[in-house]
Amino acid sequence: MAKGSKHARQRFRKWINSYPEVSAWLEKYGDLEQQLDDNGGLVKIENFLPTFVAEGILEMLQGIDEKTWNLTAAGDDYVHNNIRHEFLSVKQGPPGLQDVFRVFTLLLPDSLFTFSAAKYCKAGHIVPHDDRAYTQVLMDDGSMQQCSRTIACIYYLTQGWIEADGGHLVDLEAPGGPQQHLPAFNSVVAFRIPRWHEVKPVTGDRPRYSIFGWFLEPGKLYELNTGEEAPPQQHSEAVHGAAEPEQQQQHAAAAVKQKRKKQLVAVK
Ligand SMILES: O=C(O)CCC(=O)C(=O)O
Ligand SMILES: [Fe+2]
Repeated sequence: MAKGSKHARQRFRKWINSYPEVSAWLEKYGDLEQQLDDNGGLVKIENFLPTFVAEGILEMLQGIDEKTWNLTAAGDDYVHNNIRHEFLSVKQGPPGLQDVFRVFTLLLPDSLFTFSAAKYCKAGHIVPHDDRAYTQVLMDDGSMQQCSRTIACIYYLTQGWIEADGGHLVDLEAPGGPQQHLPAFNSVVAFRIPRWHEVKPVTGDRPRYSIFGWFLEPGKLYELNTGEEAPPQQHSEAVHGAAEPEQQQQHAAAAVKQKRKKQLVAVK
């Protein structure tokens, strides 16, 4: 795609807003739950979206101005869970970003979810953690529903990323020992929660962009970290307990399942 070309941008926006096109494309990945069951709880999908769409999403993230990116703030999961981290994220951003999130929700169409965009600059990272968290979801009828994260999903927008750029996702529960995943452009990693993992510091000068989030299920499906628990291997010193079952209020629009297909159909 010619960078910045208006035509290319329109084409990408049209694609992500076309329910028939998006769902036909995603069909080839089959049932995500099944894939997870068949692959030990973690799946990696290369070339997840058409290249022009990935490039369009990257361009959208690059266009988000500095003021809009939040250093994960009070009330955020990472603060509650006291996980050491350093990266920028955004849930609202430009209107098209919600359209992008909707594409990922089609991987598990009947699930609640919360998605954000992330930008890790040089040294950006997250120390070992297992993603367990409760989330208060505002339902369509105005009621609040307590949910647990069940599946994590990360989509990388890291053009030309090489080993020397750092920012690897390390799966600390891989069967043969910790496994490093290079955050390859236009690839997705999804895994069942809980699963210990970390993000190694970005070492290059280019930002590591991603879309990340979680599928949610109603109820408290597990206990939260007590602070006593350590990840596999030798990383225990890095984790401080998540302790209190504090609940965050997530952006309501990100978690309303009923509307999704209708929205996609409406804007196609
Ligand atoms: O970006 C990644 O590779 C993983 C991010 C992550 O673990 C998280 O946001 O909890
Ligand atoms: Fe995580």
